[in-house]
Amino acid sequence: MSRVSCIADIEKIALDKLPRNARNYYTSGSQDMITLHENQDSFDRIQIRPRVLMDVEKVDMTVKVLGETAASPIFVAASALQKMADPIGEIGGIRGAVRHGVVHSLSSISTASIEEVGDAAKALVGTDPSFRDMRWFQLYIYKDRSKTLNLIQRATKSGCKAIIVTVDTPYLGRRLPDIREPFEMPAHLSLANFKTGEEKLTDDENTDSENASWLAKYFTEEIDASLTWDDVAWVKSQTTLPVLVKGVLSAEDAVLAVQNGCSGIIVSNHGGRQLDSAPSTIDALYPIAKAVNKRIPIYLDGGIRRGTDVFKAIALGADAIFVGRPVLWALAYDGENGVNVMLDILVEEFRMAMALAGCRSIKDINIDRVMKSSKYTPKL
Ligand SMILES: Cc1cc2nc3c(=O)[nH]c(=O)nc-3n(C[C@H](O)[C@H](O)[C@H](O)COP(=O)(O)O)c2cc1C
Ligand SMILES: CCCCCCC(=O)C(=O)O
Repeated sequence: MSRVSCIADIEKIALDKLPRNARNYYTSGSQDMITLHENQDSFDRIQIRPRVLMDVEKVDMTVKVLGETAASPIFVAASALQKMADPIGEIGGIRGAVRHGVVHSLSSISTASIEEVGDAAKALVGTDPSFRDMRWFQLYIYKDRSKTLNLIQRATKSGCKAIIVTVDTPYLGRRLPDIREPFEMPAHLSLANFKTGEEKLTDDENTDSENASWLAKYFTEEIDASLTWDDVAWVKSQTTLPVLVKGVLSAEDAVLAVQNGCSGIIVSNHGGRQLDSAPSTIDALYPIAKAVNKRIPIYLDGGIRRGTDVFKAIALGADAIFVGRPVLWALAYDGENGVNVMLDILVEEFRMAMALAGCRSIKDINIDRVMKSSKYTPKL
């Protein structure tokens, strides 16, 4: 296995190894991928203002998360169909997250089931005192509410600590690679949270998919596009777990999340896969943080590829961040070991960013530690 020293190294190897079908699905953003690119580019426009002589011999990266302590603020995002990257799929991600003492979120559309992922976490968690089982479940609200309720109940029963309702996907964004080259679900894989045959995995209409991918059709048929805050209230009424909403990009919606009793928000544009031309998440973050004013935790995902990105997100108001594609690249690079390597790199980069910026603990990272780079100031 080639040595890797940063997430970009892992990505490069992964892209060479992944079959075309999986690579298209994982890499794509919607339409012209403006938001996808902005997610990473926006981080480069922010500089870190270091303070010196701050005694950074010891750096404490721990963060409080819904009443528990995570070892670092670098969490694993929910992404679908992970066994297309490596046969271990979501099990590799949960094992990496447990070992690193951080939150793992599981997609509704996973290729390992809620129970399999739960069992993998439970088998590992007692084996080392630093390991943590912090599983959150990402919920898509199906038109069929009994299907949705079944997911909520199984996530609760298996020991998940929170439900994340994804609210930015009434329809699947237009991802041109999936339209141009129809996505094919590998025959040996299934949507593991649903009974065999319950989910339609082959597409009789693949041949006429000039205008919508099979994935998009699945979404249009199955997922409820009529959601409002009443449906978030319905999810809350069905579980005792904290409920977070994922896909918030405006201060107005963040305030509504507070008013509707959400336990947190995830500032996300779905990795640039939904509304193209939506703002990058790091640009959307600060106004949201000001409006929320610490009433509920704020998490962020989208474009995080370096420890310095994590630092910038926390400085601008995030309590922690999630990584999406880096988990997929890591699985393709080297399965479960790849996830461990990827998280090790990000944690070490973040520790170094904190130390070199003069921050001994997460609470030292604040808005005074970042500034806009003049090099990137747009000329209007
Ligand atoms: C291949 C892929 C599948 C995804 N599947 C889901 C999903 O099932 N549910 C969801 O809420 N978000 C999903 N996402 C979005 C991620 O949770 C996350 O918001 C995004 O990947 C973060 O951006 P990043 O990839 O730049 O880190 C997916 C993202 C990718 C790349
Ligand atoms: C099998 C149906 C489509 C899964 C879509 C998951 C997702 O959110 C994504 O961004 O892709």
